[in-house]
Amino acid sequence: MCLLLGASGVGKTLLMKRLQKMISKDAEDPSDVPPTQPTVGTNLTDLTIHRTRVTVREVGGSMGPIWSSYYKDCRSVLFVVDASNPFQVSASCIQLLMVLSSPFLAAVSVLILFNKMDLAGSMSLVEIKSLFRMDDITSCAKQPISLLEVSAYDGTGLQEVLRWLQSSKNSRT
Ligand SMILES: Nc1nc2c(ncn2[C@@H]2O[C@H](COP(=O)(O)OP(=O)(O)OP(=O)(O)O)[C@@H](O)[C@H]2O)c(=O)[nH]1
Ligand SMILES: [Mg+2]
Repeated sequence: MCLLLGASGVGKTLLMKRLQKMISKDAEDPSDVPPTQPTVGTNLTDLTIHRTRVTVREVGGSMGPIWSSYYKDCRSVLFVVDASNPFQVSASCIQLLMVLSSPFLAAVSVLILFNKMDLAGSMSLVEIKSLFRMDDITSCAKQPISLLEVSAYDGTGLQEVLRWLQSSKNSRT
């Protein structure tokens, strides 16, 4: 099980819809952006990526105070940040530190996604890394942490997300 976490509105549901479309046989028109609603509770998605089956559980951002009740049985974490919203950086940083410090998640692999890179005002990877003090976070964390710039809107970086999900850590054995 992979947990998909991040503040409300960062783009978790759109990301899952895009990934599902990418691995289905349907040809997709990238300009066709599926509508989303704020997730109340959690949202389970099964992805079969080249015969590797991965279940992703999105936990709505509004569920932040009880995210930890979903940490058990989790093998990996996708943590999404809205790169177009500098006002959310400190809240996201605190949430990320809480995730990384949980004993239940000490052995998981973590992929941090800087989403909404398609928006003109989005922060660059260098800016966000500096605001998050990402080098300090990655050097202190017990978990292996990877970073990616993505857009659930136009599909940038989503093939790499699929590759990461397909890695053996996430697959059902
Ligand atoms: N421009 C742009 N908009 C995006 C992107 N990803 C998501 N959005 C938009 O952001 C809004 C919120 O997206 P959701 O996927 O519902 O956000 P969420 O993280 O699931 O939010 P909660 O379920 O409340 O936790 C929607 O209007 C999306 O279309 C992106 O990469 N670029
Ligand atoms: Mg959602």
